[in-house]
Amino acid sequence: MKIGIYGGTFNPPHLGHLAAARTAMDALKLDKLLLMPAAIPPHKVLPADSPSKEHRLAMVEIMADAMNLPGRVEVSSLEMDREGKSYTSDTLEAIHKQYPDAELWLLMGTDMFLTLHHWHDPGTITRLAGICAFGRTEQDGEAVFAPQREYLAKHFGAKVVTITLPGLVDISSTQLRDLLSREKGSEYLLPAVYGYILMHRLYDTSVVLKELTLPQLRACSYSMIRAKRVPHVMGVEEEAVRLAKFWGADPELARHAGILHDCTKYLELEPQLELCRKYGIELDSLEQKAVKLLHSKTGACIAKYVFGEPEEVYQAIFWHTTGKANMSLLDKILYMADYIEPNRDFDGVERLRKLAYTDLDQAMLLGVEETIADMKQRGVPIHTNTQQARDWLRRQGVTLGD
Ligand SMILES: Nc1ncnc2c1ncn2[C@@H]1O[C@H](COP(=O)(O)OP(=O)(O)OP(=O)(O)O)[C@@H](O)[C@H]1O
Ligand SMILES: O=C(O)c1ccc[n+]([C@@H]2O[C@H](COP(=O)([O-])O)[C@@H](O)[C@H]2O)c1
Repeated sequence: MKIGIYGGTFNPPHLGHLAAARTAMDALKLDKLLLMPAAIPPHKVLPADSPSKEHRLAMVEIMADAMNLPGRVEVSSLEMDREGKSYTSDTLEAIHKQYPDAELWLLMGTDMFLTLHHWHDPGTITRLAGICAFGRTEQDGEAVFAPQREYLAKHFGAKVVTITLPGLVDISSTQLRDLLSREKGSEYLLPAVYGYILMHRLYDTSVVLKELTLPQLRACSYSMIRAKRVPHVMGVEEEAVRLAKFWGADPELARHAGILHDCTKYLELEPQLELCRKYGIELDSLEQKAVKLLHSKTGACIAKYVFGEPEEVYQAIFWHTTGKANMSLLDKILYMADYIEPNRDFDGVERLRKLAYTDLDQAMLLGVEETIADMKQRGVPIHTNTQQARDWLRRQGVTLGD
C-alpha cells in the first residue's frame, strides 16, 4: 500500500494545497493520502492571533471532504494530539508503526524541500519515506530542484521524485491571511473554507452575517454541509429562482431560501434538538426522534437569526420537508424546487417538472401524494403536516385528473 503524507500548518488551507494534494494522489498512485495539520510547526512561530488548532483541523477536514475520495483521503490528528513540536520524523515513525508494510511518501512544496536537510532528524525522515516535491511558482523548475535532489541522495540516500502541478496556484497562507483581513482573497480558497472563515470571524474578517453578498452567503451555507450536497443546493437555488420568476414570486427571496434550505442537514439529533430549544421551536413526539424532520426547522432558524433572512424565507425553509396546509407561494416554490431541481433523477420526475410549470398546485399535490406513498411503502411514519398539506390541496379542488 502506498500512503502519502501531506503536512502543513494549513493556516488556512488554500487552493495551492488542494492542487498539490490532488496531483500527488494521481502522480504517485497513492492508495491513501493523510492530510496532517501540524499542531506546533517546528520551524516557524504561528502568528499570535492565529485560529485555534481545532479551527485549522476543521478547515483541513473541509478540504479533505472536497476531494471526495472517502476512505482514501483522510485528515490525521496525529500531530494535533501530540504534545510539543510537530516533528515530521516522529510522525513518520508513528505511521510506519501503524502501517509497517506501507510505502510512505512525504509531500512538500519547494520551500520545504530546499530546507529538508535542516529539519529535525532528516536521516529518519528519508529512511522512512520517499520525498515528493512540487513547485509552487513558475520559477521552481529543474534548476531549483536538481541540486537539492542530488544533495539529499548523496547525504541521506533519499528517494526523491519531483512532480509538476498542472495548475499552479501562486499563493501562500501568509499572503492569504493579509488579503482576508482586507476583505479579499476568496478566489484562493474553497468556498466552503471561505465560508467557515467568515462564520468564525477568522483572520480579522469581520463581515456582518446579516449583510452578506450572495457569494459569501453561498460560501457560508456550503461550509455547513458536505461537499457532495453542494450540487443539490445549487440546483435548488437555480430551480427556485426559475419557478419564482415563472409564477410571479420574489426571485431573490426564492434564491436565499434555496441557498440556505439544507444548511443544518448534517447536524446530528442532539445539536438539532439544542437549536430547537435555543430558538423556542416546539416539537411533537415524531419530530423529537426523527432527525430528518428537524433540519428544515433548524435551518429556518439559522436563516432568520444568523443570516437575518425575512419571515417569508424562514417560513419556506421551515416547511420545505413536510409541507403543511395553507402554504404560501414561496413555500410551494421551495418545496417543488427541492423535489425537481436539475440533479434529481427518479421515476416520474419529468412529469413533476412539467406540472410545476403548468399547474403548481397540481405539482404540489402529486409531490405530496408520492411522498406519502413512498413513506408508506418504506414503513416510515408520515408527519401530520404532510397529510394536512394533501387534504388542504384537495379541499381547494386540486385533483390529479387520473
Ligand atoms: N501555493 C502552493 N502550491 C503548492 N504547494 C504549496 C502552496 N502553498 C503551500 N504549499 C506547500 O504545502 C505545504 C504546507 O504549507 P503551509 O501550510 O505552510 O502553507 P503556506 O502557504 O506555505 O503557509 P505560510 O505562508 O503560513 O508559511 C508545504 O509543503 C508547502 O510547500
Ligand atoms: O520536523 C521538522 O523539523 C520540520 C521542519 C519544517 C517543516 N516541517 C513540516 O513540514 C510541513 C510543512 O510546513 P509548513 O510550514 O509549510 O506548513 C509541516 O508538516 C511541518 O511540520 C517539519
